[in-house]
Amino acid sequence: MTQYQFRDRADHALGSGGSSGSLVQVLSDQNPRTPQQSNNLDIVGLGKRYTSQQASDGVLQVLENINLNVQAGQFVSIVGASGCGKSTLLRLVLGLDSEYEGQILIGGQPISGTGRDRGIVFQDHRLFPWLTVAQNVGVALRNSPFNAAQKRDLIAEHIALVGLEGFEQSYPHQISGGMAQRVAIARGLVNRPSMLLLDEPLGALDALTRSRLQVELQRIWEKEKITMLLVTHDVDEAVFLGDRVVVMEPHPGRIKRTVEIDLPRERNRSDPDFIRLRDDVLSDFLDIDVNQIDTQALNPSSLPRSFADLRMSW
Ligand SMILES: Nc1ncnc2c1ncn2[C@@H]1O[C@H](COP(=O)(O)OP(=O)(O)OP(=O)(O)O)[C@@H](O)[C@H]1O
Repeated sequence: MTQYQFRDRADHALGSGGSSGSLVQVLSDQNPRTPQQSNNLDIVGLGKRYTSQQASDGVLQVLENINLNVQAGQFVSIVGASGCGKSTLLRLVLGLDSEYEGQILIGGQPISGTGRDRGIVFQDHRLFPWLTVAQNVGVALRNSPFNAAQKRDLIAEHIALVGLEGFEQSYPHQISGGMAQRVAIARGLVNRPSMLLLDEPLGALDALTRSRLQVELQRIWEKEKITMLLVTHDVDEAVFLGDRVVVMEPHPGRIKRTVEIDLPRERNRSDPDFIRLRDDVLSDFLDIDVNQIDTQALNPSSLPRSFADLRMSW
């Protein structure tokens, strides 16, 4: 589907005579999501400490010397054991917390708080139950410079982008969990950010909905050409979506290894190269060599296929 067809569908979905495709075109031209070098993310020597009773000395070093460069338009997956600081890392990149060591630079400039250039999607959709789908998406535009007509077009465009035309006036209790998460993705994108931060966004969904939304997420990423940073517990998902998978280790949270996923998209989960890369990430993650496991000694019916179906849940 072309951009223009998307826009046509968006206009149709709103059912408003005043919603013009040309206005959406103007908005897109003014603020395209074309990757630009100026939107590269550079994390340099990042450290984060919390005052916490978890630590004997009262100070918990959650992140230590994180160095990560993400080119504009890349899809980077981040995996690691529970508590290794993945969500903390996203919170810092989002700009929710300004107390850290090191630097977080976007386009070479230190970030300063939150900004419309970064959107976020959480595991729980966090929709307001008393607002409709369209209003929930529009919440993110509250402090934006767009006028009412522009906001209406942006909302329609992004509801169409996530495939929810016809549900604009539905309330969260009237849609499924997968649809609610689509609304959250639309809300994360409606300001036309250059970067979308995804904190285990599909973690609460059933397996079928989850794999469908993985494909959707990839389609959206390819269409919007923005940077995506995905935190996930699911190694399969990380390899399916990422240009790179960053494996973190805990206590304190550090980058253990980065694995390049140089496979054509859409990736085939039963392709031997996919399985090899997934097993590679997984063994690194678990600190084991999957080839050394004596699978004969285990009940084959209870085993995933060469870790192919394994979902990590920490
Ligand atoms: N505001 C806070 N004050 C004190 N400690 C915190 C705070 N936020 C997080 N932590 C601690 O920091 C560590 C990292 O938390 P974080 O949520 O970033 O990990 P995570 O890797 O995302 O975990 P999970 O995979 O379980 O979501 C944990 O030990 C957590 O208890």
